[in-house]
Amino acid sequence: FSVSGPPEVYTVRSSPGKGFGVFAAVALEPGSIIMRETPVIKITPPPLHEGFGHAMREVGVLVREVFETLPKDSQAEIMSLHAYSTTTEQERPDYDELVPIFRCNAYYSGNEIGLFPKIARINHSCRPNTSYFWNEQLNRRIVYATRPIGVGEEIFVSYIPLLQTSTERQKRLDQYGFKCTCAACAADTHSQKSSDRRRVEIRQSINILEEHSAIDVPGIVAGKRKLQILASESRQLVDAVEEEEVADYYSQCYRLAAIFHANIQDWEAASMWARKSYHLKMMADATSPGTKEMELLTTLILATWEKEVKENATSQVWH
Ligand SMILES: C[S@@+](CC[C@H](N)C(=O)[O-])C[C@H]1O[C@@H](n2cnc3c(N)ncnc32)[C@H](O)[C@@H]1O
Repeated sequence: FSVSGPPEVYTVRSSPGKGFGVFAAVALEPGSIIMRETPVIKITPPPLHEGFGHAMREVGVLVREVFETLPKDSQAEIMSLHAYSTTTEQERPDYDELVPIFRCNAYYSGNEIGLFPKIARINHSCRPNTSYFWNEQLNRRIVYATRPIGVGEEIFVSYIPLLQTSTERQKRLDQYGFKCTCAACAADTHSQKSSDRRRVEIRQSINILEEHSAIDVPGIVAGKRKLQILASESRQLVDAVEEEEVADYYSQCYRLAAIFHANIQDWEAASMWARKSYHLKMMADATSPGTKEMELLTTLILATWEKEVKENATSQVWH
């Protein structure tokens, strides 16, 4: 099989109300790698149809083509995966069970869609305890812990983008055929509303800060005041993503906090956020353009900070 991570890190067993699930076999710290898996099937998806996603029939043809080339044990492992389909689908003359299996279990992997039979046993949560990366160079999907996970605790990942309200998320999850009962979805109305509001605010704040992230330090006072506001907004954003535990967005938000603290020349904070973002990007793919950019940014922040400290020290000697 394709998994090369230590197998004793997790076990697969039944999870009440959810079919099979993946559970921690050892205590896991944030950043611990749980699975690294190469896709057993990978396809380049047909074009998206506005509002309808990919044409499943076209996807089915591509998936079947690869499936037929696989050894029998791989085929059996794929066919044992969970499938959800409607009775209308099942009644079609050209119904192929591989289609719902692929739809319920595959993940976007760069520009392609891949099926990872081990990772496919991980259930969904809108407040997951893991996140993942697609590493193009290694041709692997990597799942890692984003908070401490105790022995026997179930491992959850998110199947969908998390910066949506619970109603929007449930709509996206309908294709998997289950109602989400995670802590964010099953909370009392008040907590659910505040979580919904926070996720929408995080989404808006990321958009605003990304738009401004190209701004250089301007010499004018009004600009400086604006940069102070943006830096403070970036701190609030980091607090909000950490509080909401939407770890898929940590790296992006740490990067934004690094940029906006560099813009106000708060080098200590800027270098801390830069290193955090760089660490997460390194874990995913040491050679990706995003990692290289973050490495450059971190180096630049540290060099500027050092230069400023030296200049201050020199000016103290002279005066
Ligand atoms: C990728 S598979 C996950 C592994 C699956 N439980 C199994 O037995 O192979 C996705 C399917 O698992 C189930 N599932 C995943 N997350 C769930 C959750 N939070 N609550 C209930 N069912 C869930 C749904 O049936 C979904 O279609």
